[in-house]
Amino acid sequence: MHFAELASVQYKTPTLLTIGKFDGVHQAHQHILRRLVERARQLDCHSAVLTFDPHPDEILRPEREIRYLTTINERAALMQDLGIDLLAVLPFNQATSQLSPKAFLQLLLNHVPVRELWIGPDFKLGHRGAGTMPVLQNLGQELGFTIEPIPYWTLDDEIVSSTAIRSCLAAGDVQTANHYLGRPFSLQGIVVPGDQRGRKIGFPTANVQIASNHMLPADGVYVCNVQLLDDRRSFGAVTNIGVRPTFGVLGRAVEAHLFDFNEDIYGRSLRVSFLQHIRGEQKFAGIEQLVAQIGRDAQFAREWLEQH
Ligand SMILES: Cc1cc2nc3c(=O)[nH]c(=O)nc-3n(C[C@H](O)[C@H](O)[C@H](O)COP(=O)(O)O)c2cc1C
Ligand SMILES: Nc1ncnc2c1ncn2[C@@H]1O[C@H](COP(=O)(O)OP(=O)(O)OP(=O)(O)O)[C@@H](O)[C@H]1O
Repeated sequence: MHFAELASVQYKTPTLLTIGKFDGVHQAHQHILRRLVERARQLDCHSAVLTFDPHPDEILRPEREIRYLTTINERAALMQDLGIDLLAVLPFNQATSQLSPKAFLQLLLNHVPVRELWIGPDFKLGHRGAGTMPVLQNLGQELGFTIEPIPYWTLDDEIVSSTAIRSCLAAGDVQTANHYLGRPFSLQGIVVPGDQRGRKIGFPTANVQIASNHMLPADGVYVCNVQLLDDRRSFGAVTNIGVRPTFGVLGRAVEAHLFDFNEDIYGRSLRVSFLQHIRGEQKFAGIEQLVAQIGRDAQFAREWLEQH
């Protein structure tokens, strides 16, 4: 797959293209992208996605403090796995947010020879969302491509969206989030030093550094799978997300206790995949009570992993 900023793309092959944020590359996205790839192959065209980074809400609705489900690199890897030929990224900023629908499409056509533009339900393009479906259809005729409307895609009668997945995660409901994503929600980051308290209490944890604008599941304890990204080994784990109120309120941390593992992994990259919520984070009266509860959490997680 070719993955680059739109400005540096000079595509020659006729292309079927869809535009969107695609944060999460969830099941509805996957459904669209698979169909796009399939039809492109039938027509001897290439399949492409134009996406935005940063997310348009960072410019248009900064008060929402968007939390990403996926980094742009994760989105690229997922799209590559689906067979997409080109992922072009448009840096979303004040200038690009002001483009009229026509100027936006002309900019796109300068870099990619679009033959079909696939547009999802409610999709609007350009300054103040002026590029609605009828507007885009007229522009397509003028500029020489067709607009293909994408119908709503639902799962168990629910409309799958990035926003819905963020709400599930904020409520600690990783099961529904994972169902919508079509894979476990995961966080990737490097292991940074903690306060070395975990080792003393018998549950050493890998503290995983996550960008502050990345979505985290609700504070609490989860059954997880942890993969070391350099050597690809995987381990069962129990992970705490939170501010560790038992010790006074500290900064929010993501810390995973890996089962049957005892190695120094500071500086290594991990992917923590969230499989099951166990409980919310609690303030315990003392360390003894906390340690006893972590023991029960670990036991629960081991049994859950054995059964699934
Ligand atoms: C499975 C698990 C559950 C935890 N649950 C809580 C909790 O409910 N409340 C709390 O204050 N800390 C909780 N902790 C966090 C511990 O306080 C933390 O691991 C310990 O302070 C080590 O911190 P350090 O890595 O900064 O040394 C939990 C940790 C683990 C691994
Ligand atoms: N459930 C769905 N059914 C059909 N098309 C969808 C669905 N969800 C998203 N799309 C389409 O996929 C493309 C990219 O979606 P985008 O990431 O912008 O939307 P989203 O997942 O609904 O996110 P948000 O919740 O931020 O609106 C758009 O064309 C959008 O209309």
